[in-house]
Amino acid sequence: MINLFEPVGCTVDPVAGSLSNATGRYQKRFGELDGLYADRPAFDAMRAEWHDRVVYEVSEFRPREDVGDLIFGVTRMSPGKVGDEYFMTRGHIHQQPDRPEIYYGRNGRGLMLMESPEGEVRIVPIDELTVCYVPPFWIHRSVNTGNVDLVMLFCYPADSGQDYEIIARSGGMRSRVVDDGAGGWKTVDNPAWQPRDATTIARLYASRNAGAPA
Ligand SMILES: O=P(O)(O)OC[C@H]1O[C@H](O)[C@H](O)[C@@H](O)[C@@H]1O
Ligand SMILES: [Fe+2]
Repeated sequence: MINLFEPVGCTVDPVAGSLSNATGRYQKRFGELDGLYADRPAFDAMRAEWHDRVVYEVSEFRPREDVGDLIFGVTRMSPGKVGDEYFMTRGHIHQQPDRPEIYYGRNGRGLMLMESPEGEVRIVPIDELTVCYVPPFWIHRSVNTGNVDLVMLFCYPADSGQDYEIIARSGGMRSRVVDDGAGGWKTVDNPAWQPRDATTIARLYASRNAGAPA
């Protein structure tokens, strides 16, 4: 017999960047983001003031992690820069890489930085009316390019999982999002970036529909 899950309504507070009835929350503090930004001296210089400050936080509703179910929630990210590089999330590819994701901007402005297994880069600017579709197989990271909190709703298949190592293994994402000196943003190449080899890429694509019933 199927055990039905109770329907639920959650309220998004776009100013606080929170979700009512959340089942889980986590926060990422500045001190935990060591190694994420290109400008190490700038990061170290900010440590004294920023170490315990929350750079971004997630409140989510996770009913279960069954195939076909959904996880959704709200991310709130403070405005700021390390050197000229805008605050961003760690970024990941889904553990089951063929799982997509939707983001809906609710406050502020920012962008979704995406990178394919082969290293193609795409950017979708996000404002408070933008829905961003992150297709299967794209590494994704959100960046706050504005001067207020960036708040986004997200939703993704419950069995997706997150693989953070894919970015670390390549020396970061291929592009970095920095201040253009005129109140906006631009991308610069990350000189430390290493392409993924053919075997790694093939393995990612081979996992297509890995969680689906045979
Ligand atoms: O997980 P991070 O890359 O640190 O990004 C923070 C969060 O961003 C989005 O909201 C994702 O949907 C979350 O699953 C993720 O946890
Ligand atoms: Fe994701």
